[in-house]
Parts: sequence; structure tokens; C-alpha cells
Amino acid sequence: MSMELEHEDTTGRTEPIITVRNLRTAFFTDKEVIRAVDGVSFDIAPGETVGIVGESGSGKSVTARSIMGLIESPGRILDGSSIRYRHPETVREFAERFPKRTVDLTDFEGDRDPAALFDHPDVDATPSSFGYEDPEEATLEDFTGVGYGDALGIDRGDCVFVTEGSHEDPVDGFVEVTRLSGEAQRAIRGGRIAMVFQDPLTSLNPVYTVGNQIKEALRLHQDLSGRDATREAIDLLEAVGIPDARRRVAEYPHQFSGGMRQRAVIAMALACDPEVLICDEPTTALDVTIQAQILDLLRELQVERDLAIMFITHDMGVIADVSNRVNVMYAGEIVETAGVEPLFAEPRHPYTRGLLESIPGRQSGDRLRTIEGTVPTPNEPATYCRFAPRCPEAFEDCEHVHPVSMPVNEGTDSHRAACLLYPEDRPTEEAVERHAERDDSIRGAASPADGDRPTGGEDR
Ligand SMILES: Nc1ncnc2c1ncn2[C@@H]1O[C@H](COP(=O)(O)OP(=O)(O)OP(=O)(O)O)[C@@H](O)[C@H]1O
Ligand code: NI
Repeated sequence: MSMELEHEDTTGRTEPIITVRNLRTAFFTDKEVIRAVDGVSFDIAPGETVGIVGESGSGKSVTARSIMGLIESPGRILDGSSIRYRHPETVREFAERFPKRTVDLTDFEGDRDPAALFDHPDVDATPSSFGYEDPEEATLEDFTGVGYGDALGIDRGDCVFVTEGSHEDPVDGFVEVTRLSGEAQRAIRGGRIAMVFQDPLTSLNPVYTVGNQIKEALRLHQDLSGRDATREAIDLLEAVGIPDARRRVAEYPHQFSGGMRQRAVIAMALACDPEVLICDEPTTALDVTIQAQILDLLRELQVERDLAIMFITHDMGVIADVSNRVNVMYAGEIVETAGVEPLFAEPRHPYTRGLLESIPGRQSGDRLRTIEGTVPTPNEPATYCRFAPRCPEAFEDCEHVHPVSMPVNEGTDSHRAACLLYPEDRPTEEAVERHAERDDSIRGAASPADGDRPTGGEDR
């Protein structure tokens, strides 16, 4: 019951299966710290497609790779980031399979006051880093992300959290994806959360037949082999619309066209029977007709399997076509989020407006407008608006105040923008002040201990 109250449902659909909170992923290169993803939060629900759109370098793929557990050195997900996979069946299965990695948070209740954890030396969070004003609103699960689990006395290896029921018989809970490793990680990646990349050849091995690659996925994730696996592989190829599947199952990737290869990759992703499908520009390399067919296919599969889809593209036309909700990314941050209709009917962030004007046929003149300049590399903490140098509406404050996510109108919580002009029903000076206050209290949380300081003489 408390669940319905706690989680705002932004689409009118079911509870989210993925919740990303304050995700920060940085690359520590010799030269600089690149804050590729810098404080990103969003949800994905079953049966829903969440679009992530933005120009090249805005952090879309790093967001996807963070969810997939594919960030490698010199990259790292920073302390305080949380990615929760909420699926009662998985929690039950994992609690049984990985009992030593399972923590019953209900055991902590009573002797752990979540509000007191803000004073813990290892915790650099403030209530506003979790989206609250009042510390009393915090829950133990807010603290289970990277790093903060240690403050709860939870082992580094623990990743399954029971929030209702018990260790032996969990009713509800979540898997904290940022804490996964080893076998539990392999069971989630590819098994529960599958990914389709732009280039199908990165997922297909040229020396094995398409059928054998699907069968390998079936063996790993569904424990199928032999004739059963062959039959299932053929079924999957048929399900993704590959004609003459019985013959083609024995062919090699090079014998497939680009569109057919991408269908085969989708079949391979489905072989794991995932709940979540992350698509990173899956149609960018394909011609328009084939692209439309693949998008139709994804829609069909979504309905059949109640898939939660995260769809990445830099193409506003594609995003309009596939998404229920859209997150617009710029230089590591989500600058606007809304349902697809309000986003396209009334885009608020100047960056979103710029992206929309660059769609052919949408602007009044006959020339295609593009936003001048490129996405800056986010190599320092944002203490200003990263879009300001390119923004037609920038004013002086934009260079000194970092805009945080705010409702575009007071009360319209599901349409938000990180721009000093919002909420638009407030005088701008007042809005600016609100951004500055919120940013200050979030910044109070920025950890000096997580090693993400740029090199320089700031240390004492
Ligand atoms: N392995 C890495 N090492 C250093 N920097 C990286 C690494 N991977 C990504 N980055 C940087 O992170 C930032 C975000 O990159 P990302 O690939 O997420 O962008 P994107 O939005 O997916 O762009 P595109 O549309 O080109 O795919 C960029 O500045 C990029 O240079
Ligand atoms: Ni990318």
C-alpha cells in the first residue's frame, strides 16, 4: 500500500521496474575527469518506452552502459548513485540463489534511524540528494547505492535487498545494480536486462551460425539445449520476422542483410527472456524503411512481453515515434523530461526547442536550423548551466547558477526542466533563487572523498 503512495507514477502505468537515482559516472583520464553522466534520475515501467535523446557526447550510451554494468576503468560509477531493479520474482529467485548477498532491510528497521545516517562520516548525502526537504522522509533503501551501503554496515558484495517479507520468503525488494558483481551480475546482464547496440556485428560472432548464437543464449539463461533449443531458436527468428527461419537458423551473420542482422540480434536479446530491453541507436545504421520495420517489431514485442524499453537516439523524429516519456540529455544531465505529447507540443528547455527546430519540416523557414556549436565535455563540476554558451535565451545568472530539475509550472511535476526560467509561473529572479538554493543543498552532498576532484591545487 505504501508503494502506491511513495512512487509517483508518471505515465499512468504500472510501478517502475528500473529506478535510476542520482547516477554519476565519471572517467578518470590522465588529463581530466570527464563527468559523462552527472546526477541523472529517471524510471522505466513495464510496457513503457522511455526515450533518451541528445546530441553526440551528451552521455546517453554511458547511462545505458552504467545500467548494464559495462563501465570499465578508467570509468567508475560514483558514490551515492543508485540503480534499482525492482521485480519481486527476481528478488525471490536471487534471495534463494545468492543468500549470502541478500540483505533483509526489514531487520534493520527499529535499530537504524535512516535520518541519522546523514550524519554518518561515510555519507555525503543530504535529504535533497534523495529529493526530500525533511531528513525524516529518508528510508533505508535510499542509502543502499554505491558506497552508502557501507554506512549501513552492508558488505560490499551485497546486492539483493528485501524490503517486505523476510530473507527466506521475500515479498518485495530490489536488486541494487550498482553493487552487482560476479555471477549475480551475469544473471542480470543479458538475462533480465538485455541490450541491442547500433551495430549488430558487435553482438554477433562471425564464426558461428546465427542459430548457434541464439542457442548459446538459451542454454545460459533458460537452460535449454539440444532439439528444444533449436526449436526455440527457430521460433524466436520467426517472432522477429525473419522469413524462412528454419533454413536461416543455420546461416552465418554475413549471409544476413543489415536489417535481418538487427532482427537476429533482437532475437538473441529475447532468448534470455528479459524484462528490460535497452536499445542504443538500434536503427541508426539502417535505411528509413527498414528502420520503420524494426521500430514496429519492437512495439509488437513490447506489447506481447510487457517489456520495459529504454530507447536511445539522437533523432527527435524517432523519439517521437517510439517513446511514452522522453528524457533530453545534455552534457551529462537530463535537461528536460516529459510525456511525449507535452514534450513535443510545448518543449520548455531552449535545448529541446533547438533540437526540435532541427527536424526537417518543423520550422517555419525553408532552411533547416541546427544549434550552433557542440556539446562541451563535462570535465568540471557544473556550477553554471552547461548549455548557456549556446543558448539563445541565456542571461547573466546562467553563468553562475547551476539549474536543477524543476517543474515547468508549479504543480506540473511530470514535466520538468533544468533551466533557470522555470517554474515559469514565478518571476525569474525568484526561480533563479530557488535553483541556487536547491543546488546548494545538493552540492553540500558532493563528496570530497569519492576521488572525483579535478587535479589542481585545491587540496589543503
Ligand atoms: N571510455 C571512456 N573514456 C573516456 N571518456 C569517455 C569514455 N566513454 C565515454 N566517454 C565520454 O563520455 C561522454 C559521453 O559519451 P557517450 O558515449 O555516453 O555519448 P552519447 O550521448 O552516447 O553520444 P553518441 O550519440 O555519439 O553515441 C563523452 O564526452 C565521451 O567522450
Ligand atoms: Ni552513444
